[in-house]
Amino acid sequence: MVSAPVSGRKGGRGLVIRFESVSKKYPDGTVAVDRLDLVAPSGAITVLVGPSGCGKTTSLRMINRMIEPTDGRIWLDDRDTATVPTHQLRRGIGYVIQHAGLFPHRTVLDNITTVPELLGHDRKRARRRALELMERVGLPPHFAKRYPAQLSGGQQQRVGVARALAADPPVMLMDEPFSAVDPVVRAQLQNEFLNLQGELGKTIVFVTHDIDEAIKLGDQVAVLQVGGRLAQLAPPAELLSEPADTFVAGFVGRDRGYRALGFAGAGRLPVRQEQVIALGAASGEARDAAEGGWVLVTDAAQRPQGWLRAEADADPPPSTPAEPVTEAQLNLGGTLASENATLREALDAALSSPSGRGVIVDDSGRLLGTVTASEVLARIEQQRAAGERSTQGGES
Ligand SMILES: Nc1ncnc2c1ncn2[C@@H]1O[C@H](COP(=O)(O)OP(=O)(O)OP(=O)(O)O)[C@@H](O)[C@H]1O
Repeated sequence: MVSAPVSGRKGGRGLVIRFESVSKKYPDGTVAVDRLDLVAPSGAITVLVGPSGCGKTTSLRMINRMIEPTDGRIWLDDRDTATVPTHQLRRGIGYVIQHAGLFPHRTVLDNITTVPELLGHDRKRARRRALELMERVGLPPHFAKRYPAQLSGGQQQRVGVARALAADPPVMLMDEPFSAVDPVVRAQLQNEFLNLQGELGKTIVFVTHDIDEAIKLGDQVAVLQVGGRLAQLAPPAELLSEPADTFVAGFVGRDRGYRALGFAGAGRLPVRQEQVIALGAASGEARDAAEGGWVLVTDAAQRPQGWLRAEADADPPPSTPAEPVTEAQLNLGGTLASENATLREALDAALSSPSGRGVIVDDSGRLLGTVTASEVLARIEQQRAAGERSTQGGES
């Protein structure tokens, strides 16, 4: 199956990177990359993913010629990189690596201004821009005078990203930039990185061995196999729903069917009206409104606050009918799904709700109603049947 070409983000200012039958054989005979054809579109994130030793880093470093290909060409727009002097080539290519690779004896500010100063930019302007970039990547200005060793791993990675952006290159190469930090910081860095890229629209090639990171960040994902062969290049949703072969299916993981739901809009779910009571209302009212032992409690603006167990054997025990419902009595479990939710979010809302009823809210967080897991599953079945009908229709 041929994927629709991935287009760059609106306002993207990057260059197109094109691998044309590129191979790399190391002097000891190891074939790290084997006839790779790949286009990284302008303004988009292309993720290279695959098992250890499959040639991800080698492919990445051939773009800025830290490693020279043994065969094939790599183009930046219409320029063959082999014909561009390396210092000139690298001026337009930011590079971020694991552990940030900062200069240990330079302050954060000096680390960020290194490249612009090497390029002969005005020192004052470079420092002003460095402070701006620090703010963009979430570093307070007083960190400017610190040395890398005085920062946490996550903060060092932020400096690494700011440093790579300092010369405003149209292309960024990122080699496992978020791998050395704990999962919570990692998720934060990923989210901030996506926001930043939403504004900057660089052409990014991003290496990771983590398929979840690839799926979260990539506009398109290239799965490489050991021996440096491209197993599949596709947008994340397609990779999950239509892996090209058993290697890709295995690499993408067993729960890929469930994760693919994260890319499918739930459409207009059959949302049911839910009887609610307001926080502070009399407990007696809660018991009258409860369905299946649970009642949803909202604030005055109809924004859900939590579920109240309204049965006699509830824990904590119910108040007397006249006592008001308080926040302390609420079960806060259960995620909320928005009206534009994906099927995965809607299903998660239903499965995580103590009442079994997933709460759907509008853009301002006001209650629209609830759905059950079986209603979401029915929608999944409907969409699957519609997909099959359109595939059969398309083939006939
Ligand atoms: N300088 C070198 N000389 C010989 N072989 C090398 C050299 N550098 C890398 N290789 C080999 O080339 C293959 C690809 O290495 P590469 O670092 O590109 O893989 P990778 O996918 O980035 O791996 P990892 O996820 O473990 O970092 C591996 O088999 C590696 O051992």
